[in-house]
Amino acid sequence: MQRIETSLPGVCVIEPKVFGDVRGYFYESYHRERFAQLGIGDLFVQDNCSYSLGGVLRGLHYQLRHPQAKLCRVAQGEVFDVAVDIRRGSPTFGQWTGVILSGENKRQIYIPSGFAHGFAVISESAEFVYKCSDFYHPEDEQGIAWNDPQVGIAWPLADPRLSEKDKKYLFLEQTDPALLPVYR
Ligand SMILES: Cc1cn([C@H]2C[C@H](O)[C@@H](COP(=O)(O)OP(=O)(O)O[C@H]3O[C@@H](C)C(=O)[C@@H](O)[C@H]3O)O2)c(=O)[nH]c1=O
Repeated sequence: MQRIETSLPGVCVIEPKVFGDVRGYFYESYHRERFAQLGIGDLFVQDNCSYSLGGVLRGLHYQLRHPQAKLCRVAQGEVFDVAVDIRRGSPTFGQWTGVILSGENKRQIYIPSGFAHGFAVISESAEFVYKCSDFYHPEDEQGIAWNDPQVGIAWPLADPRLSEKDKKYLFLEQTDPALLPVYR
């Protein structure tokens, strides 16, 4: 298992050790000690799974008062997964990083709290599974628009299918600063 850094300090990719044999394959998708050795020491309290059709984009989401670090992977299919640094005062404020996660590459992305997260499905469908370091608090849900030109994410989809909620989020610079996390 190895940790690969991204352009955003704190956001990293974990590449598992995959054991293949005539039956198929095996890998550890999470191991508390080994992940802690790679700098991911969060206590994860919730596991989520979403299934999406190709062309769907979910995001960009975060929780403000109940921030969630996330450890994400794709069980089936392929997505372009994105983290955006939205922490006020951060040296990398407004910057994004994107990685391909797929059932095939078995990569995981670790996104610390304070980042907005989203993904676009680039296969026919995708099953997306992730661990969160805090519980879901619907009243605390926040988001920024996926297509903020100043953030400039190079999404592989031009006209994605969005939830009604995700259509309403504002660009980062239009967002009330009080609704953005603070860099510590
Ligand atoms: C996220 C979440 C949703 N739900 C419910 C609320 C709603 O009825 C239904 C679908 O919710 P949403 O439309 O918010 O699901 P979705 O758009 O998939 O939201 C997720 O997007 C990705 C990008 C993230 O990073 C996650 O943290 C989460 O925000 O599931 C829960 O019960 N628990 C949860 O933890």
